[in-house]
Amino acid sequence: MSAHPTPVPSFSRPGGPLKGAVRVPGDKSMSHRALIFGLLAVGETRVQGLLEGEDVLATASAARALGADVTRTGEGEWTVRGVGVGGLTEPAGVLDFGNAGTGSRLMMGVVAGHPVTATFDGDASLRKRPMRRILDPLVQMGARVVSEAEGGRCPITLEGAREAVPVVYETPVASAQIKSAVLLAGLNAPGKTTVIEREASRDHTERMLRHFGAEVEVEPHGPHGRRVTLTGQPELRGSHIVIPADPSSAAFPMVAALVAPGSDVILEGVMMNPLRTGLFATLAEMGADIEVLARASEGGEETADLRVRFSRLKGVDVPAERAPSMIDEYPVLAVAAAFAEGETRMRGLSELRVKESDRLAAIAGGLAQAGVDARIEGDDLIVRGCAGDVRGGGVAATHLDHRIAMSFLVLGLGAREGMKIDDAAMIATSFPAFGPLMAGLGADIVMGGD
Ligand SMILES: O=C(O)C1=C[C@@H](OP(=O)(O)O)[C@@H](O)[C@H](O)C1
Ligand SMILES: C=C(OP(=O)(O)O)C(=O)O
Repeated sequence: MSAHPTPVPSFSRPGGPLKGAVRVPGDKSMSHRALIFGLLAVGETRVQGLLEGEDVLATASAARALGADVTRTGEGEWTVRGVGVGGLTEPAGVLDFGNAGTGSRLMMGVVAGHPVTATFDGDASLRKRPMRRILDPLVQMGARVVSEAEGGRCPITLEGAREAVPVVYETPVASAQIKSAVLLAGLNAPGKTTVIEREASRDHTERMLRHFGAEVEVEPHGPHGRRVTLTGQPELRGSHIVIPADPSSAAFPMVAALVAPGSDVILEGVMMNPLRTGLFATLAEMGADIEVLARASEGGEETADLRVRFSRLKGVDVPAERAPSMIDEYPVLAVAAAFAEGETRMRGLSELRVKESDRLAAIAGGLAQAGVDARIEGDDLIVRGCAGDVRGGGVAATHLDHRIAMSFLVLGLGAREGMKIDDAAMIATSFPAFGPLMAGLGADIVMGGD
């Protein structure tokens, strides 16, 4: 199991309006995938704008252990010399994915399709996360689970298929990680591998598969779902990938600007993939002043500069169908809801229980510390807004979860008594520059101060 850094208790407090223009780091989902497709391609892949967070660095190490030559050539600039589909090397040691669900689960798919054996492990948070959802389809495709911790958890030793078998697999929950693991295993299977999802999840794997030269068909399935079919054993060719700014990271300065009076902030080059922008739509319904300034296209994705100004928000009802397009944004949406007038009900959040922490419990616990009334009813989270007057003042327990940590630091920027968190160390998994970037906007956040 990977050791944890010493906890970094931290706090934030109101310090005037946030002002300025910033670009948050590259998208985490695309960064993992750029390295993984680089590993599976023949020739050189050049990546620009890679997120250099701990989660992605763990994927880079795993790609090296599986045979790729991975080099950092500049800030966010990396090259990967791949081994080609079918060409993986058996790793010498344990693949340590730290805190990263995406990296570990996608690499399980890669290993499952190749005749190699690998052990997957991570930190105390990753060791709690359910992996049966990934292992079940991979076993159907010919992989074998050599060993696992209780309940299908890491550490897991997975023996890949001698000859992977293509499948038609319907995912039990909307999950891009399950979909991607099956498609990645299907890359080295002869014939067509199909994944059916009842609710469409983020489609970066499908887009990048095409970009690297694979044949992928996407058809609608029911009112909200998709049927994705990959033709196996393509020759993936090394490629050039430009990674736009991560909308899930942009969410933090965005909500900070909405709740700190007088703020006026520009977020540059944010990826606007419609399967990722549920938060922006929800905040707009709440009355947020978010203006799309300039649209462009980067790395095959639409991007936009967004101007965000302090706003008086009102509570809304967020439908369950929207959850896949904003699944990582509920902690910070709950913070926005705490500042709104009236109640916000967020429906259908069972998946939040199996993220880096039980996010439903972590959000409710942190809000209670801040004097905000929040309750969980079944899979719904209901936050009673304080109409701009949040007390703050307590200590939010972050449970090794970067998004819980950043969300409560954002809350403190608009709360009367500010807010403390027990540990900011995990922020480095997805947004290492969070502290300096927020300080650059004028936020009063003290990392490592209690
Ligand atoms: O595929 C991805 O890059 C991700 C998918 C989502 O997880 P699920 O597939 O479990 O919904 C999301 O929560 C995670 O941060 C990134
Ligand atoms: C859920 C997340 O990531 P992962 O599943 O990759 O750990 C996240 O970043 O919020």
